Amino acid sequence: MQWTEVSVTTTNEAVEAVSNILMDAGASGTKIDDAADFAALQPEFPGELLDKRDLPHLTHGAVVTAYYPETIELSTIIPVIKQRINELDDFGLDAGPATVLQKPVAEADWANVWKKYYHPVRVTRYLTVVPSWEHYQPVDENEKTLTLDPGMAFGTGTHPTTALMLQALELTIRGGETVLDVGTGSGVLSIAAKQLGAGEVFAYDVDQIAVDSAKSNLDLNPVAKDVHVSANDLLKGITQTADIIVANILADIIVPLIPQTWPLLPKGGLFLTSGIIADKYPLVVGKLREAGYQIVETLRRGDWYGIIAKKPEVDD
Ligand SMILES: C[S@@+](CC[C@H](N)C(=O)[O-])C[C@H]1O[C@@H](n2cnc3c(N)ncnc32)[C@H](O)[C@@H]1O
Repeated sequence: MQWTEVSVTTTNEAVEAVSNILMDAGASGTKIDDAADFAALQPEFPGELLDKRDLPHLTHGAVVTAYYPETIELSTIIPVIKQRINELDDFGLDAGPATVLQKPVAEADWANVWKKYYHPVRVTRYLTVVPSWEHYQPVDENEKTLTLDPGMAFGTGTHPTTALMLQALELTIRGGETVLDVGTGSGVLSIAAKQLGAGEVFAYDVDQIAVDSAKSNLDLNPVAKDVHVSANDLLKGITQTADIIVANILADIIVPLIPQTWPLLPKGGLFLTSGIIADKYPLVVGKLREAGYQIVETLRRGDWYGIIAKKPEVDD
């Protein structure tokens, strides 16, 4: 099939809005090249699934590129895209030059080219994330692999917030535990839990795309049987109890999640959580203590924090 690439030159602050406009116009996918992202991507911890040294990158500004199949009539879509980008100014968003360029492109050029930048990475002591198209042999008997398609939902394993929870699971799973994975995204933490010896795992995400993506990724990992994925808003209405609850979601979402976790854990049960940027760490610790949790361990990668909290073995 013939495709058309539409590129919008814009600013860091407007990339998400521009990307949404291009997707609303029927794009099959978008790619964001942002000088600010590249600057922020300097390695802070060992191992990156994405080999940044290989990446072509912008030195300033941002370009959002969208791909349209030939079935989309671009002569009618482009004026709408331009108008909606101009309107961003009304919402206080500076979209920059907002130049819109288009050129034909062959499918193979965009659908697969990004794959060459992803490689297997040992993210924690025992866990290695392997892109689904790579053949990889563990280098030692303790190494466990998580096969993922990183093109889908959040959670390739190498983002600091995910890596913190992989580390926390590695520290806490002994074997046979029932685990709830809240905000499963790509399913990476559920797969890791199974690889580390968990028993049944229940994974939830509010986003149906993430639910579908987690299911596809679980299918790539034969070890991940007994993982039940469903759409759910946090743990609302969930009665399934667990030994361990894991959630990598932003701090403001963790706060309402904390009271939902408490009745589902036995005494001694663990709540592992990350997605907590440094400024929000005191808020989350405060709310955990208020709920009755003990802070067993705090993990950190760069500006991101992860917490291992425990429901006390004995009542105060
Ligand atoms: C940062 S990603 C984490 C993905 C994966 N667990 C990881 O550690 O890489 C957060 C996930 O939480 C999901 N999420 C956000 N709000 C939620 C909610 N209220 N209920 C359930 N899932 C939610 C998002 O859709 C997203 O997939």
